[in-house]
Formats: sequence, structure tokens, C-alpha cells
Amino acid sequence: MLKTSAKEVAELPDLKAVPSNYYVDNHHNYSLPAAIIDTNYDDDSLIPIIDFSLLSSEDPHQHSKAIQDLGRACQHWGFFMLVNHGIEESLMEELIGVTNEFFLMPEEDKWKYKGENVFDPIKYGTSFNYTSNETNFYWRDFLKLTLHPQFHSPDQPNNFREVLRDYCDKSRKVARMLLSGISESLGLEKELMEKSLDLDSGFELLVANYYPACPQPELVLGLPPHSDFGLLTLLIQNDVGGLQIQHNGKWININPITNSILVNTGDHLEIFTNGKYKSVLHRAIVNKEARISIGIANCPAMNAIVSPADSPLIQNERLPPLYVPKEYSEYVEMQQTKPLDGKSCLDQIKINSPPLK
Ligand SMILES: O=C(O)CCC(=O)C(=O)O
Ligand SMILES: [Fe+2]
Repeated sequence: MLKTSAKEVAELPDLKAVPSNYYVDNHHNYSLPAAIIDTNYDDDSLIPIIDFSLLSSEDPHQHSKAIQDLGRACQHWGFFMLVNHGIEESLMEELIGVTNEFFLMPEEDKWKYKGENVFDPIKYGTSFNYTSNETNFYWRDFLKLTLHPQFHSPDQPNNFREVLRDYCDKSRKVARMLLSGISESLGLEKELMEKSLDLDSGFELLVANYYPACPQPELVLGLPPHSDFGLLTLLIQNDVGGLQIQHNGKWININPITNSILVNTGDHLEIFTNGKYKSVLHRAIVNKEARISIGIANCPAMNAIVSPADSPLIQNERLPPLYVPKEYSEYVEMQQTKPLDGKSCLDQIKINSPPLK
């Protein structure tokens, strides 16, 4: 198992060049052109902005417009900036601050949290898949924490737990409200998703990413193109950009906007909506400065079987289900133990797709 973090490599004395086992071109599973030659970018000014406060507006006109905008953002983008979400800017800054402090701790203190298995509730590591035997790496260290149904936090840094708890309680409320708005945007009963996916026991995973300053950012990637496995991911970041999302075949640089939360749709929203709201491909490039991002994936309960067949969406419209029903935990295991390659996990359960390997 790899025990050298990307941060340690980045801090080697006199490091002028990136070691070749971090070159993106060497990743056998990386099927898109490398970041360096991928110049087909689009402007991020088009990304939808959703005003959270309007979702709960008592003015019926305002409310239904907000729900429609939310539905459109999910259907046509799979990504939006959430503003007026009610989480204090100072709390978001504090969380980024304590996360930064975590990654700045001595390596031996961080590796205490290395975990061994996919479902270990606290895991520090580097590159992408914890258990894979990859010999080529991504320029990224991570801390993954299960926040729900049980809350887990490292004991250090000192106030990490307290700040995290506050942020995660608030972000859960935002996510639940968004999911009920999404149900509504589909013409379904508001509570349908929370009931059928048992969101009161929903799995929530925090992934904190640390992308160290890199002397040759054009040669590496922080994270390869992938989609997230849950229903919705809520992401905050420091003021260094690096996230890119794919829209209409082009990569779009997402520039951080203070006090906003980036939301993206995950594979299980795609399954639940039978392909109407698709999960979106995104990746992380790195910079000459260190970058931190913190995402919380809001997911079905681990033992929920996610199946489009349960949804009135396809029952009402008599559409054939496009995805094989699967227990949520099995899907997570599959996604977390294979090299990341676009939406290959979701492809595995598409009906009429090649059988599971
Ligand atoms: O660093 C980012 O902006 C994206 C991170 C991400 O996609 C993930 O953790 O799944
Ligand atoms: Fe992601």
C-alpha cells in the first residue's frame, strides 16, 4: 500500500520535476486526452445559479419558478452553484481551515487514520483508490469520513470534530431540501425520494481533497474524469480553482465563488430518475498553489435497493427501466475499489450493457 503522500513528494527538497509515476499519460485507464492538450474549454459564466432561499418561498409563483430552475439545472447541467443557502461563510471558512490543518499534520499522525477497507469510517490516503494496486498516482491526498448514519471524525486537529459536526448538520438540511425540491421538479410527491431511499438513515461521506502545489501542473491530474456515486454532492473549496466539469462535450473551469456551494448530481439520482437527471463527469486539475476541496456525498441508505422501477416516473409513463436494481452498498464498493474511469460503474448496471466482470 502506498504510504507516501502527494504532499510529501511535493515537499521533497529541490523538487523541480514531477516524478514520472504521477504523469497522467501513464494511467492505463485514462481514456481522454491529457489535460495539457485538452484545450477545448468553455466559459463558466453559463453555469446555473440556484437561490436556495427561493425554494422555500411562500410566494407560490416564486417557489414554482425556483423548482423549475432546479429541475432544469439538474437535467441540462448536473451542476449548479447554490447561493443564499444559509450556512455561515465563517463556518465554511473554519472547516476549510481545520481541514488544511489536518493535512499539515506530520505524516505519521495522518497515517494513523489510513483504514484498511472500503467501509472504514475514517480513511486518510493518497491518489484515488485505497485498495487498488496502482503504480501510477494522482496528485492528491484525501481524508474520507462517514458522517451519517454515524458521525465519525479524527480527534486531531483539536476543533476539527466540533466544526465538522456543525457544518455537516447544516449541509444535511440543505441537501434534504434540495432533494425534496428535485422530487417536486419531477412532478413527484416531495417526500418520495426520502421515503423510498430511506434518507433518514442515508449514507453520507465527506471527502476532503488536498492537492499539493505542483511544479508541473500540466503533467498530472488531481482526480481523473469521474461521476460521484451518491444522489447529490455539495462541495466547498479554498480560493484556488481546479475543478472542471464536462458540459456538451467541453470542459468548463469552475472558478470558486465565495460563499457559494457547488452541487452536482450523482449516479444514484441518474438511476432513480431512470436517466432523466444524469450524473455529470468532472475532474480536478492542479496548480502551482495547494488547493483544498471538501465534498459531502448525500446518498441512499446502505441497504436501500435503488431501482428506477420503484419510481412513478417510469410507472406512469410506462417506460422500461434502464438500470439494474442494486443494493446501494454494493455499488459503493464497486466504485471505490476499481480504477476511476469516467462513468464505467454506472455503465456496468445499465440494461443492455455488457455483463458485470
Ligand atoms: O476537487 C474537486 O473540486 C472535486 C473533487 C471530487 O470530484 C470528488 O472528491 O469526488
Ligand atoms: Fe467527484
